[in-house]
Amino acid sequence: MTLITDVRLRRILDSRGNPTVEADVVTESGGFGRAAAPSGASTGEYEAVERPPGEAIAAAREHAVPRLVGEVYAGNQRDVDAALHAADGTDDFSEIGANSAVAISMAAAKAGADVLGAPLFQHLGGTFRGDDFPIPLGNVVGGGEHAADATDIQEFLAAPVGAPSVADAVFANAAVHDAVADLLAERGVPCGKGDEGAWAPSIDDSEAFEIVDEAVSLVEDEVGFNIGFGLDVAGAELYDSDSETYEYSDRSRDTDEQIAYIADLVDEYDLVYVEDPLDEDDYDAFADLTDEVGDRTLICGDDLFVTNTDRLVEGIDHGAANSILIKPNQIGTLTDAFDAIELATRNGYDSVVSHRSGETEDTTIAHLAVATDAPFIKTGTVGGERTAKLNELIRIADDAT
Ligand SMILES: C=C(OP(=O)(O)O)C(=O)O
Ligand SMILES: [Mg+2]
Repeated sequence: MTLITDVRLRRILDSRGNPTVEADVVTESGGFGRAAAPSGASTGEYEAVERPPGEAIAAAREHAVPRLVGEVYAGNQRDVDAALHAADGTDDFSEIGANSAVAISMAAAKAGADVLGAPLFQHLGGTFRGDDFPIPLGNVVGGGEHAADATDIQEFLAAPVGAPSVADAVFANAAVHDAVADLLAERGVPCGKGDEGAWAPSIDDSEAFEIVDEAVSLVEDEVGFNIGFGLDVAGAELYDSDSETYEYSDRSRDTDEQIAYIADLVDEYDLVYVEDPLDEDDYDAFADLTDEVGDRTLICGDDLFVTNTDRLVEGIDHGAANSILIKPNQIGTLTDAFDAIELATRNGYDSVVSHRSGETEDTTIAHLAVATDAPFIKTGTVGGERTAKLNELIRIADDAT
């Protein structure tokens, strides 16, 4: 029933106005799935390779489509993804492009679910998946590679860890986003938004800490549950490998100073989550920081692990973190993303399923997070391509309970 009979690929727009790859997968019995690849701006050096969409589509049509159509069942995700790897023939999807691969992988999963008449999270997670829902981490102030002339730290995140439901958490993050706007206006700071819909004011990091801390407390008082504070430092973007220092607008920090700075921030702001506090090549520095504060906050590897099980194994050996960011397009298939989550869970690491800064209306990551019982999802706070995922989470929770 789920034998793939057609795969169509096209260029569509992403949220930055750039082209990206969309895939349609059709099965023998009329099952249909459609998915689109997201795209990063602060990409990790070790990510699978995203090719220009036109090239990725041409290469996938030549190499991948013939291995799928009439050959593979969309209901068997491991076979679909093995065919994509075989068609590509490299270890980083540099032939067909991770953008073509991930779009086809996710579209096939949706086609499989369609034939089975099951929601995607149920198809992917199976009947024995747990009944927890991920806590959404919401980017409320941002800079780095996502906005010009804004904060050095890439993302200041609201983390509504005490929310009684997904919907309460989603609305709390939106309320923090709103409160930040009011506080910025009170201070006379004009600002627009960055790529992910977070406010991108021209202020320094210390002012951003003050404002987000106050906004979180105000909303916490309103909603009556605990809202934590998190960061994506995107340390690899700040790191200068020649001087071996982290370059902030107002000063440089060497690696020891960076570790001390982050550890102080964890204590001062009760941070519940810190992503990529250090450079993507520095497992040892990650391990030192995790040793210092890993008992009271999540130290999450994004550019460090790039959803790659080999890099995660290395991190586990070093004690480098206690959490991993999961971005399917960093590795190219849902199977690889699942394997990374499974390995992480077995080793006591929390998984955070994540959007990219360049997104589409695709909602696959909401289903992936629920299917795998991931404790967190990071998918923005406001903006159509972000609310697509957040609203899907609310619908999934509504349907499943
Ligand atoms: C979502 C992120 O940004 P990008 O997609 O630009 O890598 C991130 O760094 O976590
Ligand atoms: Mg990141």
